[in-house]
Amino acid sequence: TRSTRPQRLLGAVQKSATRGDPCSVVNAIDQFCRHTEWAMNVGDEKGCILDSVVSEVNPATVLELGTYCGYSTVRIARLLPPHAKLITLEFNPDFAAIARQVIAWAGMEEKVHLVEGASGEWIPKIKEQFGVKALDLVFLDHWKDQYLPDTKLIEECGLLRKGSVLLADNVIFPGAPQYLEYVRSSQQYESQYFKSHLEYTKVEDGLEKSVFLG
Ligand SMILES: O=c1[nH]cnc2c(O)c(F)c(-c3ccc(F)cc3)cc12
Ligand SMILES: [Mg+2]
Repeated sequence: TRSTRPQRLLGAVQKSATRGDPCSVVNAIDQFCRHTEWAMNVGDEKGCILDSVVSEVNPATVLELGTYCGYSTVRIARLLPPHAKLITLEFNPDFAAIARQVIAWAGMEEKVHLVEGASGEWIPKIKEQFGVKALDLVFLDHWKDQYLPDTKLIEECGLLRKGSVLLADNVIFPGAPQYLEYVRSSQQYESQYFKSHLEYTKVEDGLEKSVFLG
């Protein structure tokens, strides 16, 4: 039977990337998605903005909502100091199975906890399960309609501290209007839009960076 897109993406990584070299994994996926088959990774252009925010925050604890094939997981983990932790939540078991293999190929397993399940169920468990006091960075890249409810849940669970950063993908396309309205109008956030393009295309999209003011 026909392979799936995530399986073909993994094949490209295993064919073209060097085991243990996260940059080669990122480059192999970008090459594949730009020249062979589009896939919904944050991509190289928005990925550079993600890199700059990760480097600026220098987080000890990161939560990623939406793993997909692990592209941004590897992209973030490669920039983290040795004992930093990245918790990534993926609802789709087929995506999670591929992501584990991509993360392993990149040699990033030590820094990453991939959890299969719904963000709404798992966010309240993060403190106890992972001994997390606060999240330094949250990367929202799952389902646009979940951005706002999950942000409110993260707040309610006391997972944010003064200076915690939320970075949301796809705020223009496919678009997360209710989320944008919330973070841009709330007194508890200082928000900034980074204009870019939908991965591997000329369509406008961007990332919204929101600093929690406490
Ligand atoms: O569902 C998504 N979750 C997370 N990120 C996405 C993304 O970056 C996309 F480009 C897209 C996307 C899918 C199909 C299109 F035609 C355009 C964008 C979807 C998601
Ligand atoms: Mg996205």
